[in-house]
Amino acid sequence: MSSRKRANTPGRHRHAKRADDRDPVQVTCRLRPLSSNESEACVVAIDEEHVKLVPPAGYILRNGLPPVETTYKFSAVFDETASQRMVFDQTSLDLVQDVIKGKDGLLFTYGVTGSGKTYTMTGTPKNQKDGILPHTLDILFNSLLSRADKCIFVPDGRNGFEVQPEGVAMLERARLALRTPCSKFEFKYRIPDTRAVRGANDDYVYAVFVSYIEIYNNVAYDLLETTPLVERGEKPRPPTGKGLHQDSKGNMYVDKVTEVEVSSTEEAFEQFVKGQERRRVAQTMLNAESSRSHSVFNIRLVMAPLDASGCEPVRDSSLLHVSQLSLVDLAGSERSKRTENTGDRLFESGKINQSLMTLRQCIEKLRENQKTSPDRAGQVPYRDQKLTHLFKNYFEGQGKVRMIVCVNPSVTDYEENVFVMSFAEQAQDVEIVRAVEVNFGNGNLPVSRRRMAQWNNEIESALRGHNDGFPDTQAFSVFFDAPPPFELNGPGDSDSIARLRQHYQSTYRKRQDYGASAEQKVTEFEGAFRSYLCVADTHRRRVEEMEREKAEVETENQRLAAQFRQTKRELTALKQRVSKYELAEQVKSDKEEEFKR
Ligand SMILES: Nc1ncnc2c1ncn2[C@@H]1O[C@H](COP(=O)(O)OP(=O)(O)OP(=O)(O)O)[C@@H](O)[C@H]1O
Repeated sequence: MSSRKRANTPGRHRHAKRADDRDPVQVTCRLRPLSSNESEACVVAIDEEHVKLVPPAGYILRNGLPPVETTYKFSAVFDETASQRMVFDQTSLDLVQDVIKGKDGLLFTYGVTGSGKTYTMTGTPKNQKDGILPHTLDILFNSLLSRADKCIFVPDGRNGFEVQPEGVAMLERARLALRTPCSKFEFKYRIPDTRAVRGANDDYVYAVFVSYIEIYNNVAYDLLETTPLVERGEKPRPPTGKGLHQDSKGNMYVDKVTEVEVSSTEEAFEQFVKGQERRRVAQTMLNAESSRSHSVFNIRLVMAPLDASGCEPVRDSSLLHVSQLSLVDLAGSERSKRTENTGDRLFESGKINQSLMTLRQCIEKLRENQKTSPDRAGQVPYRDQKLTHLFKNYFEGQGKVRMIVCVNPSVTDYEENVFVMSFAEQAQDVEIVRAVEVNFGNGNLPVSRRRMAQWNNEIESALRGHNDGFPDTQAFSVFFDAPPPFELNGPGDSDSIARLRQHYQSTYRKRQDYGASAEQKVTEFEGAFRSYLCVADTHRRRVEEMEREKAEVETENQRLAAQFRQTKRELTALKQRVSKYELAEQVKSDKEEEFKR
């Protein structure tokens, strides 16, 4: 029997009663497959929520004792077989819906260098392995019902947006149209996610802005800054650091950061690729390494209500609503002892560890503060590092905070993984105030302004005579002849009286006939309309039924997939036991043979 004891997850019992308006930081754990030169694993997924950290054979703690096996519980555990889409669906899909509904969200990947953080966040779109970012962009753009023309909204430099006059916006659009489109190599073989989520308001128009920031050695850099690094043969200039500021609502932002308006996944990803390129160039100049910096890709959604015409956004910046989703790829947490870093690399490691350490301290303080009364709460050291300072709003404000702990299960990462897991574990105890539903309101109209405007247009064009269903006044004249002149030649002019009587009697009959046929038509129309409504209602019910069935099938599928994975794990464990017994059996029979001889 194994001499290792199995310890319970530390801290799981610590959950105090949760306030109704708060949600914990949701932490999920993803294991990447071992690479070809790695054979032994120290992290094993037990089921959908538990993961086990097994110390490598012979590993001894500083106190001279062997460490114990530890089981950790997370919101979800994805083993090596989990697909990119599965990870996205369970960790980020609702964040996209939230941002469309006007709520903020923060998602970060955390783990040791080479544990799969970038693979999870970005993936490799050209190999159809889209990570969270391309899926997020696809679904966001598929779900926005109506988008504002470009250049109507512009960043005001103070973390807000302004509305530009249409003339200026038009000039800007013309200037943009002249721009040479970038090559879309990354997207050449990509299969986009065609799904959409509900939540976009029909009475609003939307504009999407992206920014891309790198935090390296505790300095923030703008990766989308347009100033060319090399201008007409000039010596390349190193990137300049940016300060952090607080806006009028108390939100932190990077000063004068470039925010680019994008209208498709391709355009947004083009900016991401540009940022990556700039990151590489900047890193060469700063003598840095990509995994040594934190990167923050921000997606901001600007929403403006439509004016009374139902066609144009109101030109009033005070009525704009802005929501934000930050996707953060943290630098790898690593101990310099293992990497044998020296010089610049050692300095970087120190800075990374400091920022991740401050993140840990913030989480620790937040947990402590939650347990004490507000007047005794200690100060959370956000300001100590740019990374935590920038995240302050997410922890102090409203919205969701998510963390994906990426793990390379190889035994070589055991020691780091102990730190990673314990930090991830603590993070789950922090609770964030749930974002309240944003009241978009549409002035008490039973339908959206846009729909109302469409109806008005249809009715107007019908009344103009463009629609056969709406006869105009001229059309009525064909039913009635012009009356004879109303003139009598004298008291005995019985002919004229007879003509007039005949005319009005015939008009009266025609009117009665027309009324009867109109009534008949109305009855027929009502009948047809009722049966149309009936059919539409039947279809609607059928669609609802099918949606219910689809949801049930999906749930069942997920259950079966989970069962399948569990069975697979059990089978692997059984196979390992069988081969162990076979080996023992073989050794025994070899010994017997030897003994006999
Ligand atoms: N779930 C996975 N399935 C297949 N390959 C993976 C998976 N996760 C990571 N990899 C591969 O492992 C390697 C390291 O992954 P990645 O670069 O994402 O690590 P990282 O944590 O971002 O590293 P760094 O901290 O250095 O940036 C890459 O080649 C990546 O393609």
